Amino acid sequence: MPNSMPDITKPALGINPLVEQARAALGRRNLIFIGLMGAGKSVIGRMVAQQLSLPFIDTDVEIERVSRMTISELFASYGEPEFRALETRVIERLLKGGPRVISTGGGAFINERTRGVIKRGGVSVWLRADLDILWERVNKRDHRPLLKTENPKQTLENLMNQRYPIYSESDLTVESRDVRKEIVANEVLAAVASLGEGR
Ligand SMILES: Nc1ncnc2c1ncn2[C@@H]1O[C@H](COP(=O)(O)OP(=O)(O)O)[C@@H](O)[C@H]1O
Ligand SMILES: O=C(O)C1=C[C@@H](OP(=O)(O)O)[C@@H](O)[C@H](O)C1
Ligand SMILES: [Mg+2]
Repeated sequence: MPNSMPDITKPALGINPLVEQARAALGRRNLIFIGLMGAGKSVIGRMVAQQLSLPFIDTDVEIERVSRMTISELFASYGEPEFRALETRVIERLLKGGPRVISTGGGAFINERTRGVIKRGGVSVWLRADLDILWERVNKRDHRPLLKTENPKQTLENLMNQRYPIYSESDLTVESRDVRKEIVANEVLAAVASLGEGR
């Protein structure tokens, strides 16, 4: 073989075998991130989409685009019920156009109708995190209307107590710990890849 020809029998440096396995296990299905505010749905979702070479959409960004308002403005002007109705419609539409990686807002899976749509629309992955980790991440920013309370850490804890039993209905769970984002993204790939085992 001439020197200039690459040896395709050897994997190139940097190729992650989990990517191929996860892609095969996912097939034509959407991958949907769920979990509480600060879990890393938006950040990790984008990284995983890039690795899987799938389009990425954050539902909050899409809601802001179609409404031409920020999430805070939507809550303030129309209230949470209207926001949830819009969220359901946006997620329903996005799931139909897949396969995609979709990061939802923390309340999406809690809404019964949206939860049904997500369950039917692809593979859901819950990014689970402990209170102190979530708090550390969310308290640096103030764009989350549900946390504009007297004691936002307590609010977050209340939401954890209400929501974790429901998030646990997801297809997959990955712990979003205090480690590099690449590690969490890789664990998501491994979890998706595990769906294909024994097929
Ligand atoms: N290991 C990690 N995994 C996920 N997010 C992390 C991690 N370390 C720091 N962060 C940060 O946490 C913040 C919250 O992430 P974000 O994706 O907005 O969460 P969500 O969409 O679930 O509310 C971001 O600023 C992100 O960079
Ligand atoms: O938990 C919630 O109900 C919400 C989470 C937010 O998204 P993130 O989870 O991406 O912060 C956003 O959708 C809105 O502020 C409501
Ligand atoms: Mg987000």
